[in-house]
Amino acid sequence: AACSSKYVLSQMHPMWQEPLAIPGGDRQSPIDIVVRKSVYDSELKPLVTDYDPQTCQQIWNNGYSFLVEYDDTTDKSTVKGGPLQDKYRLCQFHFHWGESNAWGSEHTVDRKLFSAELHLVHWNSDKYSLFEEAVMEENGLAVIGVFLKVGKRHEGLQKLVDALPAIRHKNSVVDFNRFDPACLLPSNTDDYWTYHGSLTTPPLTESVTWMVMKQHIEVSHDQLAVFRSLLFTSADEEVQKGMVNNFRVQQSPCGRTVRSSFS
Ligand SMILES: N/C(=N\S(N)(=O)=O)N1CCCC1
Ligand SMILES: [Zn+2]
Repeated sequence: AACSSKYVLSQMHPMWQEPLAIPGGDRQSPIDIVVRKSVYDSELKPLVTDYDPQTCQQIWNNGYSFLVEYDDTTDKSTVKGGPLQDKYRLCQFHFHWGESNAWGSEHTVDRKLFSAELHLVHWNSDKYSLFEEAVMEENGLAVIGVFLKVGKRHEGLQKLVDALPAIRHKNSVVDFNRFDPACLLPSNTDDYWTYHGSLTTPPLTESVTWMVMKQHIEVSHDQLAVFRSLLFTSADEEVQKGMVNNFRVQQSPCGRTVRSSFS
């Protein structure tokens, strides 16, 4: 199995080639969450998020997704509780989506694909002083994953959707202030699955405590269509490529147990 070797099969991926060797390589993300194999852990506490909309700084297209970046020089926007021993600082959030509503998420639940997936990326500010430091450490990062389903329009998301045409091309950036990412969380954040995994894009480091929300949020077809109007390519490139299917292929669980905060 891929777990025993230090090498993973090189899976072609439109955006980037899976590296042949990944440090460790036995706790990669994303994975399929097999509900009946997940283990209820009554010790898991509710997640405590405390986000300050004033720390929102900019939104930009990094050629793989679009990121909303937060000022992470102080502990103003944080997550703690849940499976976490420490306090983690929000540095950015971004999404993954498909070219069709039929797929697009990175994690799946009993193989069920969602149309998109939100990732709120935090780093351990109790133990480290910079994201770049934390990204290399076992307990360095905490990412909250939220599934998106196409349905009713998400009012809070619209402010973000309206900013996307200004960052159509790779490396474009615009100021973006006072956005409260809490509006993107489902009403119930007490029910989640958690497991130890990795970043799903390079550097793929195995430093992430994943907390995947059981409850999804709904966005409209039109809102998701604007995500798909973004481009992977910068303005000066001859061939423009639509930013779709920016998700990683699923990785082997390698014997990992996914815990649930609910029975
Ligand atoms: N892959 C990532 N996040 S993710 N998709 O694993 O949440 N990142 C790469 C550098 C900063 C965050
Ligand atoms: Zn992500």
